[in-house]
Amino acid sequence: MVKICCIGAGYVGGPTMAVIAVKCPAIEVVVVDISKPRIDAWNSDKLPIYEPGLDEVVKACRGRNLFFSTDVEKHVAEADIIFVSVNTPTKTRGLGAGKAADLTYWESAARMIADVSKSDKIVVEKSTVPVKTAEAIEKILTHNSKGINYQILSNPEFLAEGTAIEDLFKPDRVLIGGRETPEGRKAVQALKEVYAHWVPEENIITTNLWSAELSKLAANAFLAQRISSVNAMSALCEATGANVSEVSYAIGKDSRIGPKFLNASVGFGGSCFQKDILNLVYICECNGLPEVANYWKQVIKINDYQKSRFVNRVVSSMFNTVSSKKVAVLGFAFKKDTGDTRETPAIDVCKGLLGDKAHVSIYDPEVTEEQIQRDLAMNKFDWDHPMHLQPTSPSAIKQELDYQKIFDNMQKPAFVFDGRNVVDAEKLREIGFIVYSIGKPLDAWLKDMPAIA
Ligand SMILES: NC(=O)C1=CN([C@@H]2O[C@H](COP(=O)(O)OP(=O)(O)OC[C@H]3O[C@@H](n4cnc5c(N)ncnc54)[C@H](O)[C@@H]3O)[C@@H](O)[C@H]2O)C=CC1
Ligand SMILES: O=C(O)[C@H]1O[C@H](OP(=O)(O)OP(=O)(O)OC[C@H]2O[C@@H](n3ccc(=O)[nH]c3=O)[C@H](O)[C@@H]2O)[C@H](O)[C@@H](O)[C@@H]1O
Repeated sequence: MVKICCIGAGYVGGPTMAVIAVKCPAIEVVVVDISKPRIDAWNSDKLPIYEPGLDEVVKACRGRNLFFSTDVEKHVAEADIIFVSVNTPTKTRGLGAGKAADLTYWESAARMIADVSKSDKIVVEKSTVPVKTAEAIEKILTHNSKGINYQILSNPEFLAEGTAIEDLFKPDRVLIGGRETPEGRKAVQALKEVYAHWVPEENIITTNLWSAELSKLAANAFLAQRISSVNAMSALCEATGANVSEVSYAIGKDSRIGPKFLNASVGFGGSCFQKDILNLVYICECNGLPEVANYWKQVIKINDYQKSRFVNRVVSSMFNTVSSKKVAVLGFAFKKDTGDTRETPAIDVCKGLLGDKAHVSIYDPEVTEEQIQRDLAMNKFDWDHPMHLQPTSPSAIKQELDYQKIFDNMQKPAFVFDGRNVVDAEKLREIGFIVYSIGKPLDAWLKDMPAIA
Protein backbone atom coordinates (compact mmCIF):
# COMPACT_ATOMS: atom_id res chain seq x y z
CA MET A 1 0.00 0.00 0.00
CA VAL A 2 1.34 3.44 -0.96
CA LYS A 3 1.55 5.77 2.03
CA ILE A 4 1.19 9.52 1.75
CA CYS A 5 2.04 11.86 4.61
CA CYS A 6 1.16 15.55 4.48
CA ILE A 7 2.96 17.98 6.78
CA GLY A 8 0.58 20.84 7.65
CA ALA A 9 -3.09 20.25 8.46
CA GLY A 10 -4.36 23.66 7.35
CA TYR A 11 -6.75 25.04 4.74
CA VAL A 12 -4.76 23.27 2.01
CA GLY A 13 -3.36 20.15 3.69
CA GLY A 14 -6.68 19.08 5.28
CA PRO A 15 -9.04 19.33 2.28
CA THR A 16 -6.53 18.18 -0.37
CA MET A 17 -5.58 15.07 1.57
CA ALA A 18 -9.20 14.29 2.43
CA VAL A 19 -10.02 14.33 -1.28
CA ILE A 20 -7.02 12.13 -2.18
CA ALA A 21 -8.10 9.67 0.53
CA VAL A 22 -11.72 9.57 -0.61
CA LYS A 23 -10.75 9.10 -4.27
CA CYS A 24 -7.93 6.59 -3.63
CA PRO A 25 -9.12 4.00 -1.08
CA ALA A 26 -5.98 1.94 -1.61
CA ILE A 27 -3.68 4.75 -0.47
CA GLU A 28 -3.12 5.44 3.23
CA VAL A 29 -3.11 9.19 3.85
CA VAL A 30 -1.90 10.71 7.13
CA VAL A 31 -2.02 14.46 7.76
CA VAL A 32 0.36 15.61 10.49
CA ASP A 33 0.82 18.94 12.24
CA ILE A 34 2.77 20.42 15.14
CA SER A 35 -0.45 21.99 16.41
CA LYS A 36 -2.23 19.57 18.73
CA PRO A 37 -5.47 21.61 18.92
CA ARG A 38 -5.66 21.55 15.13
CA ILE A 39 -5.16 17.78 14.91
CA ASP A 40 -7.66 17.24 17.76
CA ALA A 41 -10.20 19.30 15.84
CA TRP A 42 -9.63 17.30 12.64
CA ASN A 43 -10.33 14.18 14.69
CA SER A 44 -13.49 15.65 16.23
CA ASP A 45 -17.01 16.40 15.00
CA LYS A 46 -16.16 20.08 14.65
CA LEU A 47 -13.46 20.44 12.00
CA PRO A 48 -11.00 23.32 12.42
CA ILE A 49 -12.05 24.98 9.17
CA TYR A 50 -15.40 25.63 7.57
CA GLU A 51 -15.64 24.55 3.96
CA PRO A 52 -18.84 23.43 2.22
CA GLY A 53 -18.80 19.65 1.63
CA LEU A 54 -15.67 19.04 3.73
CA ASP A 55 -17.46 17.32 6.64
CA GLU A 56 -18.93 14.67 4.36
CA VAL A 57 -15.62 13.91 2.65
CA VAL A 58 -13.73 13.64 5.94
CA LYS A 59 -16.41 11.48 7.54
CA ALA A 60 -16.40 9.13 4.54
CA CYS A 61 -12.76 8.11 4.98
CA ARG A 62 -11.45 9.22 8.40
CA GLY A 63 -10.30 6.12 10.29
CA ARG A 64 -10.41 4.09 7.05
CA ASN A 65 -7.49 5.42 4.99
CA LEU A 66 -7.39 9.02 6.24
CA PHE A 67 -5.74 9.85 9.57
CA PHE A 68 -4.76 13.02 11.43
CA SER A 69 -1.84 12.84 13.84
CA THR A 70 0.75 14.83 15.76
CA ASP A 71 3.23 11.97 15.48
CA VAL A 72 4.99 13.80 12.68
CA GLU A 73 8.26 11.86 12.65
CA LYS A 74 6.73 8.37 12.62
CA HIS A 75 4.46 9.06 9.65
CA VAL A 76 7.10 10.96 7.70
CA ALA A 77 9.51 8.05 8.18
CA GLU A 78 6.92 5.56 6.90
CA ALA A 79 5.68 7.54 3.89
CA ASP A 80 6.56 7.05 0.22
CA ILE A 81 5.26 10.47 -0.80
CA ILE A 82 5.48 13.47 1.55
CA PHE A 83 3.47 16.61 0.79
CA VAL A 84 4.64 19.76 2.54
CA SER A 85 1.81 22.20 3.06
CA VAL A 86 3.08 24.46 5.83
CA ASN A 87 2.75 28.22 6.05
CA THR A 88 4.92 30.39 3.82
CA PRO A 89 4.07 33.82 5.27
CA THR A 90 5.59 37.18 4.43
CA LYS A 91 8.78 37.86 6.41
CA THR A 92 8.22 40.33 9.22
CA ARG A 93 11.85 41.14 9.94
CA GLY A 94 15.34 40.91 8.47
CA LEU A 95 16.31 40.68 4.80
CA GLY A 96 13.27 41.13 2.56
CA ALA A 97 10.93 41.99 5.48
CA GLY A 98 7.44 42.93 4.27
CA LYS A 99 7.96 41.18 0.92
CA ALA A 100 9.95 37.95 0.84
CA ALA A 101 8.42 34.61 1.79
CA ASP A 102 9.45 33.34 5.21
CA LEU A 103 10.65 29.79 4.61
CA THR A 104 11.36 29.02 8.28
CA TYR A 105 8.54 26.47 8.52
CA TRP A 106 9.45 24.88 5.21
CA GLU A 107 13.12 24.59 6.15
CA SER A 108 12.35 23.00 9.51
CA ALA A 109 10.02 20.51 7.81
CA ALA A 110 12.76 19.65 5.29
CA ARG A 111 15.37 19.19 8.02
CA MET A 112 13.00 16.96 9.94
CA ILE A 113 12.41 14.83 6.81
CA ALA A 114 16.18 14.47 6.39
CA ASP A 115 16.55 13.50 10.07
CA VAL A 116 13.94 10.77 10.25
CA SER A 117 13.91 9.20 6.76
CA LYS A 118 15.22 5.68 6.32
CA SER A 119 13.88 4.99 2.80
CA ASP A 120 13.67 6.85 -0.54
CA LYS A 121 11.09 9.65 -0.63
CA ILE A 122 9.22 11.83 -3.06
CA VAL A 123 8.89 15.26 -1.42
CA VAL A 124 6.12 17.41 -2.88
CA GLU A 125 5.96 21.18 -2.51
CA LYS A 126 2.28 21.90 -1.93
CA SER A 127 2.81 25.24 -0.20
CA THR A 128 3.23 28.26 -2.45
CA VAL A 129 6.95 28.99 -2.54
CA PRO A 130 9.41 31.32 -4.29
CA VAL A 131 10.85 30.05 -7.58
CA LYS A 132 13.93 27.91 -6.96
CA THR A 133 12.80 26.76 -3.50
CA ALA A 134 13.07 23.16 -4.70
CA GLU A 135 16.78 23.73 -5.25
CA ALA A 136 17.23 24.86 -1.64
CA ILE A 137 15.16 21.96 -0.32
CA GLU A 138 17.14 19.54 -2.46
CA LYS A 139 20.36 20.85 -0.91
CA ILE A 140 19.06 20.42 2.63
CA LEU A 141 17.91 16.89 1.90
CA THR A 142 20.86 15.65 -0.13
CA HIS A 143 23.50 17.12 2.22
CA ASN A 144 21.94 15.11 5.04
CA SER A 145 20.86 12.13 2.98
CA LYS A 146 22.62 9.10 4.51
CA GLY A 147 22.39 7.48 1.08
CA ILE A 148 18.65 8.04 0.75
CA ASN A 149 17.31 9.19 -2.62
CA TYR A 150 15.00 12.22 -2.60
CA GLN A 151 13.02 13.53 -5.54
CA ILE A 152 11.50 16.98 -5.13
CA LEU A 153 8.32 17.82 -7.02
CA SER A 154 6.37 21.05 -7.25
CA ASN A 155 2.61 20.49 -7.15
CA PRO A 156 1.06 23.88 -6.33
CA GLU A 157 -2.53 24.07 -5.17
CA PHE A 158 -5.11 26.20 -6.98
CA LEU A 159 -8.18 25.67 -4.79
CA ALA A 160 -10.12 28.70 -3.59
CA GLU A 161 -11.60 28.80 -0.10
CA GLY A 162 -15.35 28.39 0.04
CA THR A 163 -15.22 26.11 -3.02
CA ALA A 164 -12.26 23.94 -2.01
CA ILE A 165 -14.02 20.58 -2.29
CA GLU A 166 -15.62 21.44 -5.62
CA ASP A 167 -12.25 22.70 -6.92
CA LEU A 168 -10.45 19.57 -5.72
CA PHE A 169 -13.02 17.19 -7.19
CA LYS A 170 -12.95 18.94 -10.58
CA PRO A 171 -9.72 20.91 -10.89
CA ASP A 172 -9.21 23.00 -14.05
CA ARG A 173 -5.75 21.46 -14.01
CA VAL A 174 -3.27 19.69 -11.77
CA LEU A 175 0.28 20.94 -12.21
CA ILE A 176 3.31 18.77 -11.47
CA GLY A 177 6.87 20.00 -11.95
CA GLY A 178 9.90 17.77 -11.59
CA ARG A 179 13.54 17.30 -12.54
CA GLU A 180 14.11 16.35 -16.17
CA THR A 181 16.09 13.22 -15.27
CA PRO A 182 14.96 9.57 -15.39
CA GLU A 183 14.45 9.59 -11.59
CA GLY A 184 12.63 12.93 -11.77
CA ARG A 185 10.29 11.66 -14.51
CA LYS A 186 9.58 8.51 -12.49
CA ALA A 187 8.60 10.60 -9.49
CA VAL A 188 6.34 12.82 -11.62
CA GLN A 189 4.68 9.68 -12.97
CA ALA A 190 4.11 8.33 -9.44
CA LEU A 191 2.31 11.51 -8.38
CA LYS A 192 0.42 11.65 -11.66
CA GLU A 193 -0.95 8.18 -10.92
CA VAL A 194 -2.40 9.42 -7.64
CA TYR A 195 -4.36 12.23 -9.33
CA ALA A 196 -5.28 10.02 -12.29
CA HIS A 197 -7.73 8.22 -9.95
CA TRP A 198 -10.17 11.05 -10.64
CA VAL A 199 -8.58 13.78 -12.80
CA PRO A 200 -8.65 13.25 -16.59
CA GLU A 201 -5.15 12.82 -17.94
CA GLU A 202 -5.36 15.84 -20.25
CA ASN A 203 -5.92 18.02 -17.16
CA ILE A 204 -2.68 16.89 -15.52
CA ILE A 205 0.09 19.18 -16.75
CA THR A 206 3.73 18.30 -16.23
CA THR A 207 6.53 20.87 -16.47
CA ASN A 208 9.99 21.51 -15.17
CA LEU A 209 10.30 22.48 -11.50
CA TRP A 210 10.76 26.21 -11.99
CA SER A 211 7.81 26.56 -14.37
CA ALA A 212 5.54 24.87 -11.83
CA GLU A 213 6.75 27.04 -8.95
CA LEU A 214 6.45 30.23 -10.99
CA SER A 215 3.06 29.30 -12.50
CA LYS A 216 1.48 29.35 -9.05
CA LEU A 217 2.75 32.86 -8.29
CA ALA A 218 1.79 33.95 -11.81
CA ALA A 219 -1.75 32.55 -11.53
CA ASN A 220 -2.41 34.40 -8.27
CA ALA A 221 -0.85 37.58 -9.64
CA PHE A 222 -3.06 37.47 -12.76
CA LEU A 223 -6.20 36.79 -10.71
CA ALA A 224 -5.47 39.61 -8.27
CA GLN A 225 -4.60 41.91 -11.16
CA ARG A 226 -8.08 41.38 -12.62
CA ILE A 227 -9.66 42.47 -9.35
CA SER A 228 -7.44 45.53 -9.10
CA SER A 229 -8.27 46.36 -12.72
CA VAL A 230 -12.02 46.21 -12.13
CA ASN A 231 -11.66 48.05 -8.83
CA ALA A 232 -9.68 50.81 -10.55
CA MET A 233 -12.56 51.03 -13.06
CA SER A 234 -15.06 51.23 -10.18
CA ALA A 235 -13.50 54.51 -9.03
CA LEU A 236 -13.80 55.89 -12.55
CA CYS A 237 -17.40 54.64 -12.76
CA GLU A 238 -18.30 56.58 -9.63
CA ALA A 239 -16.68 59.69 -11.06
CA THR A 240 -18.47 59.45 -14.40
CA GLY A 241 -21.89 57.90 -13.72
CA ALA A 242 -21.03 54.57 -15.36
CA ASN A 243 -22.11 51.38 -13.58
CA VAL A 244 -19.28 48.94 -12.87
CA SER A 245 -21.54 45.87 -13.07
CA GLU A 246 -22.60 46.90 -16.57
CA VAL A 247 -19.00 47.56 -17.56
CA SER A 248 -17.88 44.14 -16.20
CA TYR A 249 -20.68 42.38 -18.03
CA ALA A 250 -19.92 44.19 -21.28
CA ILE A 251 -16.19 43.48 -21.24
CA GLY A 252 -16.64 39.93 -19.92
CA LYS A 253 -18.68 39.06 -23.02
CA ASP A 254 -15.45 39.30 -25.00
CA SER A 255 -14.35 35.67 -25.01
CA ARG A 256 -10.71 36.77 -24.73
CA ILE A 257 -11.50 38.52 -21.44
CA GLY A 258 -14.17 36.14 -20.06
CA PRO A 259 -16.82 36.85 -17.43
CA LYS A 260 -15.23 35.48 -14.23
CA PHE A 261 -13.44 37.37 -11.48
CA LEU A 262 -14.70 40.79 -12.54
CA ASN A 263 -16.71 41.72 -9.44
CA ALA A 264 -15.74 45.10 -8.05
CA SER A 265 -15.29 45.01 -4.30
CA VAL A 266 -13.87 46.76 -1.29
CA GLY A 267 -10.61 45.02 -2.21
CA PHE A 268 -9.32 41.47 -2.33
CA GLY A 269 -8.33 39.70 0.85
CA GLY A 270 -7.31 36.22 1.85
CA SER A 271 -4.08 34.67 2.94
CA CYS A 272 -2.44 34.46 -0.47
CA PHE A 273 -2.97 37.15 -3.11
CA GLN A 274 -1.07 39.91 -1.32
CA LYS A 275 1.58 37.60 0.12
CA ASP A 276 2.25 35.91 -3.22
CA ILE A 277 2.44 39.18 -5.18
CA LEU A 278 4.81 40.67 -2.61
CA ASN A 279 6.90 37.55 -2.98
CA LEU A 280 6.84 37.90 -6.79
CA VAL A 281 7.88 41.55 -6.46
CA TYR A 282 10.79 40.55 -4.23
CA ILE A 283 11.93 37.83 -6.64
CA CYS A 284 11.84 40.35 -9.54
CA GLU A 285 13.90 42.82 -7.51
CA CYS A 286 16.42 40.13 -6.59
CA ASN A 287 16.73 39.23 -10.28
CA GLY A 288 17.44 42.85 -11.27
CA LEU A 289 14.01 43.51 -12.80
CA PRO A 290 12.74 46.66 -11.03
CA GLU A 291 10.31 47.57 -13.85
CA VAL A 292 8.61 44.18 -13.59
CA ALA A 293 8.56 44.47 -9.80
CA ASN A 294 6.89 47.88 -9.99
CA TYR A 295 4.31 46.62 -12.45
CA TRP A 296 3.08 43.97 -9.99
CA LYS A 297 3.43 46.26 -6.98
CA GLN A 298 0.74 48.42 -8.52
CA VAL A 299 -1.82 45.60 -8.08
CA ILE A 300 -1.34 45.85 -4.29
CA LYS A 301 -1.33 49.66 -4.37
CA ILE A 302 -4.73 49.73 -6.09
CA ASN A 303 -6.04 47.22 -3.57
CA ASP A 304 -4.90 49.42 -0.67
CA TYR A 305 -6.37 52.45 -2.45
CA GLN A 306 -9.72 50.70 -2.83
CA LYS A 307 -9.90 49.90 0.89
CA SER A 308 -9.01 53.43 1.97
CA ARG A 309 -11.33 54.90 -0.68
CA PHE A 310 -14.19 52.94 0.89
CA VAL A 311 -13.39 54.21 4.40
CA ASN A 312 -13.06 57.77 3.11
CA ARG A 313 -16.41 57.45 1.39
CA VAL A 314 -18.08 56.39 4.64
CA VAL A 315 -16.49 59.16 6.66
CA SER A 316 -17.01 61.94 4.12
CA SER A 317 -20.67 60.97 3.62
CA MET A 318 -21.36 61.48 7.30
CA PHE A 319 -20.21 65.11 7.48
CA ASN A 320 -16.51 64.15 7.50
CA THR A 321 -16.59 62.50 10.89
CA VAL A 322 -17.77 59.20 12.29
CA SER A 323 -16.64 60.03 15.82
CA SER A 324 -19.08 58.38 18.28
CA LYS A 325 -21.34 57.28 15.43
CA LYS A 326 -22.45 53.69 15.54
CA VAL A 327 -21.42 51.69 12.48
CA ALA A 328 -22.58 48.09 12.04
CA VAL A 329 -20.26 45.94 9.92
CA LEU A 330 -22.01 42.92 8.43
CA GLY A 331 -19.53 40.26 7.35
CA PHE A 332 -15.89 40.03 8.46
CA ALA A 333 -14.35 37.01 6.67
CA PHE A 334 -12.42 37.71 3.47
CA LYS A 335 -15.21 36.26 1.30
CA LYS A 336 -18.45 34.34 1.61
CA ASP A 337 -18.68 30.68 2.68
CA THR A 338 -15.60 30.80 4.85
CA GLY A 339 -14.67 31.71 8.43
CA ASP A 340 -11.15 32.69 7.33
CA THR A 341 -10.25 36.27 8.24
CA ARG A 342 -6.65 36.32 7.06
CA GLU A 343 -5.97 39.67 5.30
CA THR A 344 -9.69 40.35 5.09
CA PRO A 345 -10.35 43.90 3.80
CA ALA A 346 -12.76 44.19 6.75
CA ILE A 347 -9.75 44.60 9.05
CA ASP A 348 -8.55 47.70 7.17
CA VAL A 349 -12.06 49.11 6.94
CA CYS A 350 -12.73 48.60 10.66
CA LYS A 351 -9.34 49.97 11.65
CA GLY A 352 -9.97 53.02 9.43
CA LEU A 353 -13.35 53.65 11.08
CA LEU A 354 -11.99 53.03 14.57
CA GLY A 355 -9.17 55.47 13.78
CA ASP A 356 -11.87 58.08 13.24
CA LYS A 357 -13.39 57.09 16.61
CA ALA A 358 -16.51 55.35 15.29
CA HIS A 359 -18.33 52.85 17.50
CA VAL A 360 -18.06 49.72 15.41
CA SER A 361 -20.22 46.59 15.89
CA ILE A 362 -19.13 43.63 13.81
CA TYR A 363 -21.05 40.49 12.94
CA ASP A 364 -20.16 37.46 10.87
CA PRO A 365 -21.93 34.13 11.38
CA GLU A 366 -18.71 32.21 10.66
CA VAL A 367 -16.28 34.22 12.79
CA THR A 368 -16.01 34.29 16.57
CA GLU A 369 -15.81 37.53 18.52
CA GLU A 370 -12.46 36.42 19.93
CA GLN A 371 -11.04 36.02 16.42
CA ILE A 372 -12.28 39.48 15.38
CA GLN A 373 -10.69 41.07 18.48
CA ARG A 374 -7.43 39.27 17.75
CA ASP A 375 -7.42 40.38 14.10
CA LEU A 376 -8.00 44.01 14.99
CA ALA A 377 -5.18 43.95 17.54
CA MET A 378 -2.60 42.17 15.38
CA ASN A 379 0.27 43.71 13.42
CA LYS A 380 0.42 43.36 9.64
CA PHE A 381 1.65 39.91 8.47
CA ASP A 382 1.73 38.50 12.04
CA TRP A 383 -1.43 36.49 11.46
CA ASP A 384 0.17 33.87 9.24
CA HIS A 385 2.49 32.40 11.80
CA PRO A 386 1.35 29.14 13.39
CA MET A 387 1.05 30.37 16.98
CA HIS A 388 -2.03 32.26 15.91
CA LEU A 389 -4.37 29.46 15.06
CA GLN A 390 -7.07 30.30 12.62
CA PRO A 391 -10.76 30.52 13.50
CA THR A 392 -12.78 27.48 14.34
CA SER A 393 -16.17 27.14 12.76
CA PRO A 394 -19.17 28.23 14.79
CA SER A 395 -22.26 26.71 13.24
CA ALA A 396 -23.66 28.90 10.50
CA ILE A 397 -26.72 30.89 11.45
CA LYS A 398 -28.74 31.99 8.45
CA GLN A 399 -30.79 35.07 9.05
CA GLU A 400 -32.56 37.65 6.96
CA LEU A 401 -32.16 41.28 7.90
CA ASP A 402 -35.31 43.37 8.32
CA TYR A 403 -34.06 46.61 6.78
CA GLN A 404 -37.29 48.49 7.47
CA LYS A 405 -36.95 47.73 11.18
CA ILE A 406 -33.25 48.61 11.09
CA PHE A 407 -34.05 51.91 9.34
CA ASP A 408 -36.78 52.77 11.85
CA ASN A 409 -34.30 52.37 14.71
CA MET A 410 -31.47 54.39 13.17
CA GLN A 411 -30.60 58.06 13.41
CA LYS A 412 -31.37 59.93 10.18
CA PRO A 413 -29.99 60.28 7.63
CA ALA A 414 -29.34 56.53 7.70
CA PHE A 415 -26.62 55.06 5.49
CA VAL A 416 -25.73 51.68 3.96
CA PHE A 417 -22.25 51.29 2.43
CA ASP A 418 -22.04 48.14 0.32
CA GLY A 419 -18.46 47.04 -0.32
CA ARG A 420 -19.52 43.92 -2.24
CA ASN A 421 -22.52 45.04 -4.28
CA VAL A 422 -24.74 42.48 -2.58
CA VAL A 423 -27.65 44.56 -1.22
CA ASP A 424 -30.73 45.55 -3.20
CA ALA A 425 -29.88 49.26 -3.36
CA GLU A 426 -33.18 50.34 -4.93
CA LYS A 427 -35.23 48.61 -2.23
CA LEU A 428 -33.14 50.22 0.49
CA ARG A 429 -33.53 53.64 -1.15
CA GLU A 430 -37.30 53.16 -1.16
CA ILE A 431 -37.13 52.56 2.59
CA GLY A 432 -35.20 55.81 2.95
CA PHE A 433 -31.55 54.79 3.23
CA ILE A 434 -28.75 56.65 1.51
CA VAL A 435 -26.94 53.82 -0.25
CA TYR A 436 -23.38 53.67 -1.53
CA SER A 437 -22.56 50.75 -3.84
CA ILE A 438 -19.00 50.34 -5.11
CA GLY A 439 -18.64 51.57 -8.68
CA LYS A 440 -22.34 52.47 -9.14
CA PRO A 441 -23.87 55.85 -9.98
CA LEU A 442 -23.85 57.89 -6.78
CA ASP A 443 -26.85 59.05 -4.73
CA ALA A 444 -27.31 62.82 -4.86
CA TRP A 445 -26.24 63.01 -1.24
CA LEU A 446 -22.90 61.33 -1.92
CA LYS A 447 -22.26 63.41 -5.03
CA ASP A 448 -22.46 66.60 -3.03
CA MET A 449 -19.86 65.45 -0.52
CA PRO A 450 -16.24 66.55 -0.91
CA ALA A 451 -14.12 64.61 -3.41
CA ILE A 452 -12.33 61.65 -1.91
CA ALA A 453 -9.13 59.80 -2.66
N1 LIG B 1 -5.42 28.84 1.91
C1 LIG B 1 -5.52 28.62 0.62
O1 LIG B 1 -6.61 28.72 0.06
C2 LIG B 1 -4.34 28.24 -0.21
C3 LIG B 1 -3.06 28.22 0.32
N2 LIG B 1 -1.98 27.85 -0.45
C4 LIG B 1 -0.63 27.76 0.13
O2 LIG B 1 -0.57 26.58 0.95
C5 LIG B 1 0.31 26.80 2.06
C6 LIG B 1 -0.44 26.49 3.34
O3 LIG B 1 -1.54 27.37 3.44
P1 LIG B 1 -2.73 27.12 4.46
O4 LIG B 1 -3.11 25.68 4.42
O5 LIG B 1 -3.75 28.14 4.15
O6 LIG B 1 -2.01 27.44 5.84
P2 LIG B 1 -2.48 27.07 7.31
O7 LIG B 1 -1.88 28.05 8.22
O8 LIG B 1 -3.96 26.87 7.33
O9 LIG B 1 -1.81 25.62 7.56
C7 LIG B 1 -0.46 25.40 7.71
C8 LIG B 1 -0.25 24.39 8.83
O10 LIG B 1 1.13 23.99 8.85
C9 LIG B 1 1.49 23.71 10.19
N3 LIG B 1 2.94 23.69 10.31
C10 LIG B 1 3.81 24.73 10.18
N4 LIG B 1 5.08 24.29 10.32
C11 LIG B 1 5.01 22.95 10.53
C12 LIG B 1 5.99 21.94 10.75
N5 LIG B 1 7.31 22.22 10.72
N6 LIG B 1 5.57 20.65 10.96
C13 LIG B 1 4.25 20.36 10.97
N7 LIG B 1 3.28 21.28 10.77
C14 LIG B 1 3.66 22.56 10.55
C15 LIG B 1 0.80 24.81 10.98
O11 LIG B 1 0.65 24.44 12.35
C16 LIG B 1 -0.55 24.92 10.23
O12 LIG B 1 -1.56 24.15 10.83
C17 LIG B 1 0.78 28.25 1.93
O13 LIG B 1 2.03 28.24 1.28
C18 LIG B 1 -0.26 28.90 1.05
O14 LIG B 1 0.30 29.95 0.31
C19 LIG B 1 -2.15 27.48 -1.76
C20 LIG B 1 -3.39 27.46 -2.33
C21 LIG B 1 -4.59 27.83 -1.61
O1 LIG C 1 -3.35 30.55 -3.55
C1 LIG C 1 -4.40 30.69 -2.96
O2 LIG C 1 -4.51 30.86 -1.74
C2 LIG C 1 -5.70 30.74 -3.70
O3 LIG C 1 -6.04 32.16 -3.82
C3 LIG C 1 -7.28 32.42 -4.43
O4 LIG C 1 -8.33 31.80 -3.68
P1 LIG C 1 -8.98 32.50 -2.38
O5 LIG C 1 -8.08 33.57 -1.89
O6 LIG C 1 -9.32 31.39 -1.46
O7 LIG C 1 -10.36 33.11 -2.87
P2 LIG C 1 -10.81 33.97 -4.16
O8 LIG C 1 -12.12 33.49 -4.58
O9 LIG C 1 -9.75 34.01 -5.19
O10 LIG C 1 -11.01 35.42 -3.56
C4 LIG C 1 -9.91 36.22 -3.13
C5 LIG C 1 -10.39 37.62 -2.79
O11 LIG C 1 -10.75 38.32 -3.98
C6 LIG C 1 -12.06 38.87 -3.85
N1 LIG C 1 -12.69 38.89 -5.19
C7 LIG C 1 -12.76 37.76 -5.94
C8 LIG C 1 -13.34 37.80 -7.19
C9 LIG C 1 -13.85 39.01 -7.70
O12 LIG C 1 -14.38 39.09 -8.83
N2 LIG C 1 -13.76 40.12 -6.92
C10 LIG C 1 -13.19 40.09 -5.68
O13 LIG C 1 -13.11 41.14 -5.01
C11 LIG C 1 -12.76 37.94 -2.88
O14 LIG C 1 -13.86 38.57 -2.28
C12 LIG C 1 -11.64 37.66 -1.90
O15 LIG C 1 -11.51 38.69 -0.95
C13 LIG C 1 -7.31 31.81 -5.84
O16 LIG C 1 -8.60 32.00 -6.41
C14 LIG C 1 -6.97 30.31 -5.79
O17 LIG C 1 -6.89 29.80 -7.12
C15 LIG C 1 -5.64 30.13 -5.08
O18 LIG C 1 -5.33 28.74 -4.96
